[in-house]
Amino acid sequence: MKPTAMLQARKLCLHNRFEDINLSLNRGECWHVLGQNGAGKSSLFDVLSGLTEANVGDVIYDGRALSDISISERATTRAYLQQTYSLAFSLSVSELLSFYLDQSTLFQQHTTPSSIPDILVPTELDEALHVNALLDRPLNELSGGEQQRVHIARVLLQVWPAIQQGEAILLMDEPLQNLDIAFQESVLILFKTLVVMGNLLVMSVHDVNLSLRFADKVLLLKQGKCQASGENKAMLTASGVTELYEYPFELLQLNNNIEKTFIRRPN
Ligand SMILES: Nc1ncnc2c1ncn2[C@@H]1O[C@H](COP(=O)(O)OP(=O)(O)OP(=O)(O)O)[C@@H](O)[C@H]1O
Repeated sequence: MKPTAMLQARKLCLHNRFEDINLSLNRGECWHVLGQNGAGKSSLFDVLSGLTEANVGDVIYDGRALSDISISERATTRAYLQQTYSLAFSLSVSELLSFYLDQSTLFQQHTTPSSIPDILVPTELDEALHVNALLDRPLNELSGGEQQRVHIARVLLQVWPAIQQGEAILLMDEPLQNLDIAFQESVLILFKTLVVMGNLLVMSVHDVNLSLRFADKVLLLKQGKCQASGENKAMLTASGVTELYEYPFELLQLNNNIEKTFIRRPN
């Protein structure tokens, strides 16, 4: 039987960026990583994805050391959305996505008319990301939010067969950046759907109220150290997030305590 933990970090250190990070992330969980600018979130994502090697410690996927998993095998089960992505040359969205798709399973063929791109993003992705309408546009002519939706589609398509099996590890560094409020919500709902299928999703975010609503568990990263990690409700307290951001938060209870929201504590 497979071990429950899909992704583990043991005593991870990256010099001058973070230290002694220990994590055990299970399949079917949605983790949010929160912390100030420069806290080490992107550096941690780089190491968890295998892009950067830790100075100390191990990253373990499904009981296997990441260093023992080939790059090609990683690419089929682990998606990593980096905070920035730049292309040195011009590509259409469909050309970009075509590099990442599994031809046999991912895109349906479009036949006519010939001016329409010959690929389509699967409906469940397109409903959240509205990428099919952008397929014939040059990537570098899209708005920031449109590009971000394409990049979310790109990394999910890379591991789409694993996602269907509930076997994917989805690492998303600030996936909501540049998205308007409606797209932020539709992406978070899409992520929830993927998590319910058994996939593990780990994302960084700067909005504690979105974490209150959408995270199962959180990692609070403070100056490269784990301030706290665990269940959303236990971790996201006014004192916890005030300490994390050095900003005065108060937690309001709304609708007969059904909903909660953080506000700035009045003076
Ligand atoms: N390539 C690098 N080489 C050396 N130091 C780096 C490098 N990238 C980032 N840093 C430093 O490491 C620290 C952590 O940066 P990181 O990008 O991981 O923070 P972050 O939590 O993702 O911040 P943000 O919320 O601003 O995206 C910062 O002090 C940053 O200046």
